[in-house]
Amino acid sequence: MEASRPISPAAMPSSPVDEKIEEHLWLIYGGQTYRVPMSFVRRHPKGKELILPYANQDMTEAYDNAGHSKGATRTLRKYADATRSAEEIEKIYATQRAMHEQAAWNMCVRVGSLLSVAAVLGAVYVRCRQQNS
Ligand code: HEM
Repeated sequence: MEASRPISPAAMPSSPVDEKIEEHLWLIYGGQTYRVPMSFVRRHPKGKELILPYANQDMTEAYDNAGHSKGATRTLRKYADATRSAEEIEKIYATQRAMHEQAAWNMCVRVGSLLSVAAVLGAVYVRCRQQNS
């Protein structure tokens, strides 16, 4: 099991792509799609943090490695929902990831620009003070 997997952009509350994220998560297991209610995710015996990073992604390996019982897999099967294909879910995740990365990049550019302006203003200020003294 990957202990420190970062939280998926798909599971972030501000995610614009799937506004119903508060109600359920889409997960992929063995090539099939599962629509797991958030009410279950919050009650997951080892914490919702183990599931959230896999929102809109393939959790097969992590799920199998966690040593789930047959009962757990029966619970999972209850949530099987083929109204969306695995490819569709993966596409949503790729879009969310790209948007998330773009937002992070935009923030870096903004901070970089602000720092540049601050550096120029600082240099002008120092120059003026030198000329006045
Ligand atoms: C990648 C996602 C998931 C991870 C990493 C994960 C991890 C774990 C871990 C580590 C345990 C404790 C196992 C033990 O020592 O007994 C556990 C228990 C359990 N999990 Fe998950 N889980 C995930 C997703 C799910 C999902 C989607 C369901 C059902 C919809 C589920 C249902 C359960 C249940 C019922 C238990 C209680 C113990 C058992 O019956 O196996 N889990 N999970």
